[in-house]
Formats: sequence, C-alpha cells, structure tokens
Amino acid sequence: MRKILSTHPLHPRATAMLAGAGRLAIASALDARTLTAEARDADIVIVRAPLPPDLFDGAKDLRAAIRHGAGLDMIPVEAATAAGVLVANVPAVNARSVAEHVMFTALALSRRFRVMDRDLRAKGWLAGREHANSTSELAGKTIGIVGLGAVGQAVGHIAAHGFDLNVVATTRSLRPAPERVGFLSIDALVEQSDIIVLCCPLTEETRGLISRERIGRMKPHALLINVSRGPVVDDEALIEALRKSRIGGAALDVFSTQPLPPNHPYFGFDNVIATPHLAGITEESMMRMGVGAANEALLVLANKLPVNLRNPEVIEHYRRRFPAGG
Ligand SMILES: NC(=O)c1ccc[n+]([C@@H]2O[C@H](COP(=O)([O-])OP(=O)(O)OC[C@H]3O[C@@H](n4cnc5c(N)ncnc54)[C@H](O)[C@@H]3O)[C@@H](O)[C@H]2O)c1
Ligand SMILES: O=C(O)[C@H](O)COP(=O)(O)O
Repeated sequence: MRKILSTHPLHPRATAMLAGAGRLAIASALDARTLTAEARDADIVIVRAPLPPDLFDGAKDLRAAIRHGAGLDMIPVEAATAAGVLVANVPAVNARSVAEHVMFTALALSRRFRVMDRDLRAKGWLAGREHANSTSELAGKTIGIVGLGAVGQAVGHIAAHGFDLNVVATTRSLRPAPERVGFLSIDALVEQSDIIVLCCPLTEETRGLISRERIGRMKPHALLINVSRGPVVDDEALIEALRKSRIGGAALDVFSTQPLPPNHPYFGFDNVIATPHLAGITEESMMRMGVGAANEALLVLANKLPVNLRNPEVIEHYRRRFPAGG
C-alpha cells in the first residue's frame, strides 16, 4: 500500500481526497531523525516543516516532496533533485490570508492596539485612552512591498483600494506595474516607506536583505512587517533599532529560529507584534493548501507530473527511477 507521509495533519477535505490512494501517516515528530526514518518507506511527503537534505538518501520509494503552501525553503530542493524526487508547491492559495494579516498588523501597530488593550485591562479606561494621541491613520501613507508576487500583489490591492495607501514595490521582472503600484529600488523603498512589508521568498539573494544599513535608512516612525522568512532580516540590527527607538515598530510572523524561544528580546517591546508563523493560516487557506497538496499527490501517484513542479530538471532522473512516472 502507498504511504503518504505528512509532517502535519491535513484539512479533513484533503484527508478524504487521499483516503483511496494510500495510507496517510502523520509524522510522529518533526526532528530530522524521525522524519528521515518515517520517509524511508514513503511514496510522497507533504511538507510543513524543514526536511533534512539526507532524508532523500534512504527514501527509495519517494516520488515527490510537496509543500503545503508557497515557500520552498523547507525543502532542500537540490538534494531532492539529485535523488530524483519531484518537488512541488501550492502557490498563491494563502495569499489573501497573508495579506489580511499584513493589514491587520499594520492597523494594530498604527493604532497601538497592544498597549491600549493591555492598559485598559490592567490600569483602567484613562490609561488605555492615553495612547490614542500618538496613533495614526493609514490613509495617505506609503507602503513599500518587497516581493510583488501573490502575497505582495494582494497586499498592494487591499492597501491601495481599501486604505488609500500609496503603494511602492521592488521588482525584478514584473512589467508593467500593477495598477496603483510604483516601482522603486530596495534602497529607495526603505527610505521612503512608512510601512515596509517583506513578502519575498528566502533565497541566497534575500537572506539578510534588510540589513543594518537598510534598517538605518528607514524613517523614524517606519513599521516593518515580515511575513516572508526570518533570515531576510538582520535580527540583531532590528533589535538594536527597536531598543534605540530608531523605527516605529515591527510585526513579525516569521523568525530565524522557529519556534521563537520564550525569552526572546522581541517579546520585550511594546511596539512589536509577534505571531507564530500563522499569517497564511485560516480555515479557508488550510482547505485550499491541503486540497492543492492532495491534488499534486494524487497526480504523482497516478504517474503524472505535478501541476506546480518546481524542479523540472529532475524529470529525466525521476523517469529512470519510475519508468511509468510522468
Ligand atoms: N507567513 C506565512 O504564513 C507565509 C505564507 C505564504 C507565503 N509566505 C512567504 O512569502 C513568500 C512569498 O509568497 P508568494 O505566495 O507571494 O510567492 P510568489 O512566488 O508568488 O512571490 C514571490 C515574489 O518575490 C519576488 N522576489 C524574489 N526574490 C526577490 C528579491 N530579491 N527582491 C524582491 N523580490 C523578490 C519574486 O519575483 C516574486 O514576485 C513565500 O516564499 C514564503 O516565504 C509566508
Ligand atoms: O510558505 C507558505 O505558504 C507559508 O509559510 C504557509 O505554509 P504552511 O503550510 O507551512 O503553513
């Protein structure tokens, strides 16, 4: 019987789709050793936790590693390709959830929601109201989007049409600019934006993109929102900037170390919102990601290629391993 290993439980609709195709096993733990052992006899692995590169060495039946979501950084794509394993993801289907989270944190930071709510509960009405004078509207401000893909475009659309923000973005290839979006270089974007949203993938190019130097160029009231991946930001520099009130605040959904340790310096700031990598997770997006991943798995098990194949260079090697495959 075919084994589909998922690092996490899937949405019930996805589980139901896979029921006839094989045995769905949920990983018993997420450490490298357990995942490697449990992938050894798997045909498919559905991924929401980082896979170790050597997982592929002993997984002789493994046909595909399928990301439940957009970011490919949890799959060592080179190692998978070398082993003849297909890599796929489910792009765009959580973009709306992430964009709504971005706008929610932009509003929460601008309106000082955390301290108002906290002080109302702890110190009473007047203490809660005290923060209101230093809050601001979003309308008319500039939001700078780094990574104008599915998430970035959804953020830009809501920001421009829903909140009357001016939208600027970096781009590497997208032309012409979407409606109401202006293109800037990354340096101009960090200098000119009141709100900076990071929604690029983690790559060698984006690792450390928000460097000490770029944090130093931000406006003193700038808000930094990171829904990309933790290592895109220089944590030490950001913590220092927050300590010195060099920027207005930050909303961080992703971190260089996940889970974020309970005593992390980010928890010490009133003007930081920290969430545990959940911007893309809602009832709706979990259903779409799960169904998308299950669809890709069913295609592969039916000897077809996944729709969102991310390592097409693997095909020849893959077909040598599974002569009927694809
Ligand atoms: N926090 C969450 O829950 C969550 C959910 C979804 C996605 N994400 C993260 O957001 C990323 C983007 O998701 P998406 O669905 O928009 O993907 P996408 O592939 O549609 O868009 C990524 C965009 O980033 C651009 N890009 C790549 N390198 C860049 C660079 N150096 N500078 C500027 N732009 C660059 C690409 O050209 C593309 O337009 C994912 O890779 C993932 O890391 C996080
Ligand atoms: O890359 C993504 O799409 C997000 O991080 C969500 O992925 P998840 O399925 O791991 O929550």
